[in-house]
Amino acid sequence: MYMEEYRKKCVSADEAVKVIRNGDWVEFAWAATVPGLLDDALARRKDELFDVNLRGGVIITPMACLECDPAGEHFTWNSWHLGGRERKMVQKGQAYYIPLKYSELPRYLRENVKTDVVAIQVAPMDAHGYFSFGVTVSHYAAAIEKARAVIVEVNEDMPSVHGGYDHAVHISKVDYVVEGGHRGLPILPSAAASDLDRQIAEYVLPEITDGACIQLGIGGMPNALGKMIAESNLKDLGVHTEMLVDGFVDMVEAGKVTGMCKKLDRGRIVYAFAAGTQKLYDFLRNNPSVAGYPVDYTNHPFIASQNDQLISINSALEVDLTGQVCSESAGPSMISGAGGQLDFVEAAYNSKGGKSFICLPSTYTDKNGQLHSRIKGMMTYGATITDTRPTVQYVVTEYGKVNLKGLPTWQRAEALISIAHPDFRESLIEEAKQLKIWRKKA
Ligand SMILES: CC(=O)SCCNC(=O)CCNC(=O)[C@H](O)C(C)(C)COP(=O)(O)OP(=O)(O)OC[C@H]1O[C@@H](n2cnc3c(N)ncnc32)[C@H](O)[C@@H]1OP(=O)(O)O
Ligand SMILES: CCCC(=O)O
Repeated sequence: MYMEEYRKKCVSADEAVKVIRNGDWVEFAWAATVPGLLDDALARRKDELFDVNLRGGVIITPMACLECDPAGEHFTWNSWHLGGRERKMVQKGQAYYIPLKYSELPRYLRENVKTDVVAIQVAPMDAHGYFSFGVTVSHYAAAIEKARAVIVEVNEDMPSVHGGYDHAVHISKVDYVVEGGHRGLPILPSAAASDLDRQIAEYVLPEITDGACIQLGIGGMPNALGKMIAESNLKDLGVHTEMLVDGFVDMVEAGKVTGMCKKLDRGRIVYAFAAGTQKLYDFLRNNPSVAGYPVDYTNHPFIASQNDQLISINSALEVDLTGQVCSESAGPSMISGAGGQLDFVEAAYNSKGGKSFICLPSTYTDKNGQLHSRIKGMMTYGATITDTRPTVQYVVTEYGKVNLKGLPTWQRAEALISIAHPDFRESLIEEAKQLKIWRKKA
């Protein structure tokens, strides 16, 4: 029934990107869903375009339109969350980070920012005229609402996914369809878990009980924990997460995930976007036990916290002695982004029986081989605060875990120094004294 409309809208990638004009803002790509043909076609238009602002994030593959214009004379890349490539570009001044509380992204797009064109990769159209957003549900529906033009690049390999709402776009809202054929999906191997990651995860595992609902963040430590959960005796777990990774499939295959104790989306795994191996992408394809939702549903603390025993596990770069957490920058130099960390820190604490864990190795070795404590008297100058101190609950290193909720500054300092690397504890006590957060012993 919708095939005629589909056919009428089919154009080549070069034809489709002609709709992009000088001065436009284009919502373009997210994680595993870079529209490769549109990217190449846009790069070919470089010399005729100026001041085109592209937006996206968590990019895991090379992109022609970023590489063809390193000086940023034609295209400016603005990232909601830096993947490794974007981090290097931002550090060289070739791209910019957009501060983000991820649950709010759809609202930014609806109410706060300009979006002229949306150019995204989607799954093939179904019999009802819908293109599933596949592995990136996140914010694409919101971006489309305000755009002057919508281009979809169809990837035959993009899994069609089940969802709650806004997990697909109808042909009637699309201006141009570019048929991409079988383009595969980029593989994001699970970050390898180190021994340290496993030691940290050992402190978190006993805090998870049967029936808990799990969110895992990005990095080696959350992956280590996912593996441990898969190998544990836990049962009847639920999943309500932002990013779906292979670790969750391992838990499902090990029979740990039933979702039967979830208050929302009972029996279903809820996610906003996914990136991982082919095993993950195959798992998602037409799987009724999985629901892709926009990120203002997955991450909104009021919504996520309705699941009891919500357990949130995220990584950080440094923590100061009062409990402020930086997870996104090394001093002023951006590493990644805030993403959904604060959303889930808040959501887990607001959930009945929920707990939030900020996990980090106690030290960091710099490029000159020098060891630094990640627990600091004061944050490194210029560091970004991802989680303010009242929001933070458990902090975990390889030396233990402490719960900061409700503690005065001196108890926070005491607790955090107890899980700092032993070589730094004395100097941290001295700093705490200087900062007047070390209680004078009677
Ligand atoms: C996804 C969800 O479901 S919800 C929310 C999750 N989102 C978040 O938590 C957002 C913020 N968190 C993050 O971005 C990540 O978890 C991080 C960055 C904190 C940790 O991720 P990991 O992959 O474990 O970090 P890793 O230790 O590999 O460090 C990343 C980079 O930062 C660098 N780095 C780490 N610490 C420091 C430091 N103190 N100073 C300078 N650079 C540092 C590392 O060298 C590495 O650089 P490289 O990739 O060029 O080698
Ligand atoms: C924004 C995507 C990833 C994250 O939350 O860290």
